[in-house]
Amino acid sequence: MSDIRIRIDNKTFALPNAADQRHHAIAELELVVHPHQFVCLVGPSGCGKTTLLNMIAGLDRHYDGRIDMGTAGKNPSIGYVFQNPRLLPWLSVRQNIEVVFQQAPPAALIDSLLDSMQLLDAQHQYPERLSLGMQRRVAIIRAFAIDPDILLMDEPFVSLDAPTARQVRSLLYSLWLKRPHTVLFVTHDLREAIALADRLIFLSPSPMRVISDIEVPIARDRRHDEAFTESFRQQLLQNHPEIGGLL
Ligand SMILES: Nc1ncnc2c1ncn2[C@@H]1O[C@H](COP(=O)(O)OP(=O)(O)OP(=O)(O)O)[C@@H](O)[C@H]1O
Repeated sequence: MSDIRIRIDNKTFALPNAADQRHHAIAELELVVHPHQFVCLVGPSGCGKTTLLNMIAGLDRHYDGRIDMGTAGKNPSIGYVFQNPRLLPWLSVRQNIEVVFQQAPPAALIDSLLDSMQLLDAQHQYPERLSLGMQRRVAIIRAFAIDPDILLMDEPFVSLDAPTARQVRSLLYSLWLKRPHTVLFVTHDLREAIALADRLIFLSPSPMRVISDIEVPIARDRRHDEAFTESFRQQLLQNHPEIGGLL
């Protein structure tokens, strides 16, 4: 697997009540993502982040540009964690994970992922019995389980209360350290982005383009330390006034 290279020249949407006009969603956006990098995409609401993830996932092919997934022509495998966990209500936690496998599900891997996300005891429960935080953890396991070439995460912790979001974030980060994957993670929350990312990509309002591309130099074993992440956040806002207005 080599770098993922994204170049979107132009992405538009038809406007619902004006057939002759189009919403200009993305323009001249360029991004290179290195293998096993954790990249957070940060931008204002409605700027086009979900649109971009859908294009990378191959769910939307109506654009001018090119996305090279770095898999040398082979179809990339993609894990996608949506804002809504999208669990199947008639399947248990474990079955919701097993369902992504076309052949016999790897029991040892599923046990290990359930354990990492602290869900072993809940594996036979049904989604209606789970808290939203638990449902989000199942969705994360399901995405990791297929060992994807790229993991797309679209605000997976939105609408969780702060302590639950912190807990799930920390479990995700530990899991990713054990099983490094290339991740594109969308968030509005700069603190969350700093706690997770190797790199922060700040995006403009539509037509969306990259405004700043910033490495996060905080050591991995310091990410849980809010004094470190908060001090980096303050420094970032001071040194990059262009991002202040986006958050
Ligand atoms: N299928 C569609 N048809 C028409 N317009 C669309 C469609 N999908 C998205 N848009 C528009 O494109 C823009 C970008 O939407 P998108 O959902 O990608 O933004 P976002 O940055 O993910 O927003 P949020 O952070 O609020 O989730 C918005 O103005 C949205 O209304």
